[in-house]
Amino acid sequence: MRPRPSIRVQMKPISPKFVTFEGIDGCGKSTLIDELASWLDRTRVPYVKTREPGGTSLGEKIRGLLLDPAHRGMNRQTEVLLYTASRAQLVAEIILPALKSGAWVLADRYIDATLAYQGYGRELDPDPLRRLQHWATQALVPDKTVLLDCGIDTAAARMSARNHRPDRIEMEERAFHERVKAGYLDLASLDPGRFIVLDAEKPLPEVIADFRAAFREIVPAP
Ligand SMILES: Nc1ncnc2c1ncn2[C@@H]1O[C@H](COP(=O)(O)OP(=O)(O)O)[C@@H](O)[C@H]1O
Ligand SMILES: Cc1cn([C@H]2C[C@H](O)[C@@H](COP(=O)(O)OP(=O)(O)O)O2)c(=O)[nH]c1=O
Repeated sequence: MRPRPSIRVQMKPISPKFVTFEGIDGCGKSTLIDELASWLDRTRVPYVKTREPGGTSLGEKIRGLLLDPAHRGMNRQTEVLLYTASRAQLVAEIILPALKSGAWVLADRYIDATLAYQGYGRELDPDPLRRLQHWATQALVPDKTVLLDCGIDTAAARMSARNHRPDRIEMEERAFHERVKAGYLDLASLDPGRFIVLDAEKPLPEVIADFRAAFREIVPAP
């Protein structure tokens, strides 16, 4: 009797993905996070959404300190440490447990925000900043980072259209925001495998189409 062929079922494991969204204020991050969230809903992939600074009870208190215009004289190093403290708590309390449970994490800002805003914006030495981030986040690096590249005037117009009151960082001079925007593009060019840069000046349906094209291979089919 011929031996029966063994049936091998090839299970392709779908590993959870840590996706971060970056760009200057008002570039459209929340809008795209909602887009990816409803895509994952349709494909029945569990996910957790986070935002920084904040996302935990401790982090939301730190957010209050960081964004309050009353703290305009905040020291640059203090600013770095507060953003990083909020992030350390978020990683330990929310992001790592979510990834471990098999959920995706969709993060509104992460390490690159500190490198762009405090490194380029505040003109701080990037080396200690990077070392601090590595330590504080337990070396957790995103799988993909979506950078929404958008002009300062466009982003400002979008924010004022929704009657947004500027916070302490948004009140910074234009040159600061120019450095942040250029800094983000620099960071993306240093890590092209992780970054997906989208032209966020385009009308929203086009940005969404570009985003979907970039993520077609990453989001599992339903
Ligand atoms: N490509 C786009 N074109 C026009 N308006 C946009 C675009 N992307 C986002 N918006 C709008 O701009 C505003 C800011 O977007 P949002 O996603 O909240 O930005 P962020 O989270 O980066 O601050 C929202 O009212 C949103 O609907
Ligand atoms: C996470 C992070 C944010 N920021 C800034 C960017 C924003 O101006 C502000 C966060 O405010 P937020 O209201 O969350 O802005 P947005 O919705 O546009 O992301 O903090 C830093 O300067 N460094 C950081 O590490």
